[in-house]
Amino acid sequence: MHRVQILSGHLSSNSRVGMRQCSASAADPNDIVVVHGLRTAIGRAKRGSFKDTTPDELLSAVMSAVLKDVGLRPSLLGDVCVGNVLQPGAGALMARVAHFLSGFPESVPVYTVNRQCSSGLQALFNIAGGIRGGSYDMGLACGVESMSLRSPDNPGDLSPRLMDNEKTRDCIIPMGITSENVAERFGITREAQDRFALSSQQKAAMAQKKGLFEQEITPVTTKFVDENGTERTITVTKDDGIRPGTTFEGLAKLRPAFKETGSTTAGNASQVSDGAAAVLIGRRSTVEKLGLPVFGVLRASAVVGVPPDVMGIGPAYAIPQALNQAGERTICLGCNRSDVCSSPGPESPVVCVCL
Ligand SMILES: CC(=O)SCCNC(=O)CCNC(=O)[C@H](O)C(C)(C)COP(=O)(O)OP(=O)(O)OC[C@H]1O[C@@H](n2cnc3c(N)ncnc32)[C@H](O)[C@@H]1OP(=O)(O)O
Repeated sequence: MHRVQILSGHLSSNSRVGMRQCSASAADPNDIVVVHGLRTAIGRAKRGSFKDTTPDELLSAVMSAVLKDVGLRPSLLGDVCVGNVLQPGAGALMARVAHFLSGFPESVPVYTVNRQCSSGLQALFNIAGGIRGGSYDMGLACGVESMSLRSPDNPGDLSPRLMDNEKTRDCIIPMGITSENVAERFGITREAQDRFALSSQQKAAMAQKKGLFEQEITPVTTKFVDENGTERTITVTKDDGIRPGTTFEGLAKLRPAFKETGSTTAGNASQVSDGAAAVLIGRRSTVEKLGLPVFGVLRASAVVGVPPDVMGIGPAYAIPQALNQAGERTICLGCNRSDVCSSPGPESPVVCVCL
């Protein structure tokens, strides 16, 4: 109960900046604290709002908006790390271009990191590691992907022995088939997937209707070429993929997308998307000296390798490891309601999950 009280103290609502002020009493000046974070709306790849927007523009929109919201000069950043999977060429060019488009000085370094679907999260923990190691006090962690303008199709040059080894062969299985493998291996029925998809759509639609996403989405003004080939300027403020009219019956009618006898459909798969996000973090003592808000505290992180043919199960192994590292301390996975927080037992840390 005590830990739940500490947690709910982290979650009192306020303005957009620092809307969840962290008031944990056991504050350490070396805590790595989250100051502010923003994302673009999430666009539907190839057909959605950002189909004609380059990733450097998406990234620049969030990089500049986060610093502008809190009034921090970019020159005070010790490092910027950008998670990105589909990196053309030598990787970091897109991030450095975004960096200059945002008006950041050249003295602030930037680099990219690729840990597949968790690249943005890895960027956050890389920046936290730099602060913890004493290299700098403030840093910006970002993630960006344009699935519209980049292609995952070319795997590059790989060993001719690729197909001789079961594990290396599994590394080139398409994501949709890994979803089918997880469903088969863990007995997740089509009905269970459709029910989860329905509940996810309903929660997203409710949050959108209530304007809850407005706190985290920065509007992006960009070009959009319509079906007649006419270029228009649009300002994107809302996620494309939310379908408030979704019903269980409608989902049940959709055909499997990857395998004749499969259960993954366009309605229960994760959408192929375009978007970007940025999070400003820093050492608590510096953040407080600069008069910046404290949104939360980063306590622990963990990465765990899993078989490539069921790669989607990664979080089920990494989350318990992160909780073990955190021990008795609180981990908040991004929720703004204390009534969904639970204390699993006296030996476990409090986990606050965004439902
Ligand atoms: C950064 C990243 O994005 S990486 C992660 C990307 N995710 C993956 O790779 C996971 C695998 N997912 C996929 O490959 C794709 O989502 C696919 C192939 C399953 C489906 O892709 P798309 O065909 O583009 O899906 P799309 O959203 O356009 O839906 C197709 C149709 O399904 C139907 N449909 C989709 N969602 C619903 C729903 N909730 N209710 C009812 N019908 C629906 C609609 O008829 C829709 O057509 P419409 O948009 O014209 O109405």
